[in-house]
Amino acid sequence: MNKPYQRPAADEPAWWFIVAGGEIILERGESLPPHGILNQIPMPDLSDYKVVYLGELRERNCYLILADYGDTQFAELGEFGNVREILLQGDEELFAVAARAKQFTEFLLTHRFCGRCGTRMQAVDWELAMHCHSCQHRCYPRISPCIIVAIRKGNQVLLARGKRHPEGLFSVLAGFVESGETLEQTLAREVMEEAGVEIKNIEYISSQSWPFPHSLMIGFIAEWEAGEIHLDPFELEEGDWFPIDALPRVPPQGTIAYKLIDSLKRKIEQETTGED
Ligand SMILES: NC(=O)C1=CN([C@@H]2O[C@H](COP(=O)(O)OP(=O)(O)OC[C@H]3O[C@@H](n4cnc5c(N)ncnc54)[C@H](O)[C@@H]3O)[C@@H](O)[C@H]2O)C=CC1
Ligand SMILES: [Mg+2]
Ligand SMILES: [Zn+2]
Repeated sequence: MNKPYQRPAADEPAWWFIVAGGEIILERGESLPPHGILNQIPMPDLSDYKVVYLGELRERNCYLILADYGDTQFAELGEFGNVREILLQGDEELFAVAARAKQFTEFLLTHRFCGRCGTRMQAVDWELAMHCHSCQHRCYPRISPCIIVAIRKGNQVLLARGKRHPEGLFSVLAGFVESGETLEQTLAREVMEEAGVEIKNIEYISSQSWPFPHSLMIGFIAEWEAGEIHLDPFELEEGDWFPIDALPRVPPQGTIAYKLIDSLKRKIEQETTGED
């Protein structure tokens, strides 16, 4: 594996991910090209910038440049956009690298001083970590595991609208894993806290990096077991059981919420038609 701060050779064809202020430079005006974000060779003079190795994408190395928002010499190369746009493009390979670029940036900007003794931390050169040479404390990029679950009751699915969701947009329940919990305990706790119901027959479906700022969504489907819906008024504006063939607006294709709801839909259709 390349060292984290290894720079590409001058003539090496590479993909450049430029992140500033939590946003990423996308090629001007293009819907995300299949060939990556920016592949200008040669790039502007990078000697003043921290360049971080991100890994490979379509046989090329990817590098992250930490820029300042609106940095003129980069602003000419493209325009700042949101990593969410890449997520919704459905290009999972590209999204994985962009999500890493955003989270590496978040990590390096938020771990400049030691959380234990306050000394300025230093990057180590063999892995992406920040080290305190005074008390030997070491930090790695933070990842917050988070369950997300589509719950069915017969042919209905439990959907709710969170405080941050616009009017009319409903999603499945989600919540951060708390220290000491297993995923099963988080599922039971979050669903009880947010909706007041008990679930059973939990089935893992898939996961998704959610770099806002550093969640890892772990996706499940489950069945209602007991209880009437009582929504947590601090978290949720509204919510109910919705017929799987008459859903309100839900998160778009490309999000794990969409994938979980779609998994339930297929399961119910299979049972209804009896076809596998
Ligand atoms: N991919 C998708 O379709 C969906 C993604 N999500 C994401 O899942 C995550 C969790 O969803 P919520 O219902 O908001 O979580 P939640 O139900 O655990 O409540 C959020 C609360 O958790 C606390 N919190 C914030 N960051 C935390 C962290 N890193 N670790 C522990 N606690 C933290 C804060 O008090 C925050 O108000 C969010 O990042 C959200 O964007 C939520 C729904 C759909
Ligand atoms: Mg929640
Ligand atoms: Zn320290």
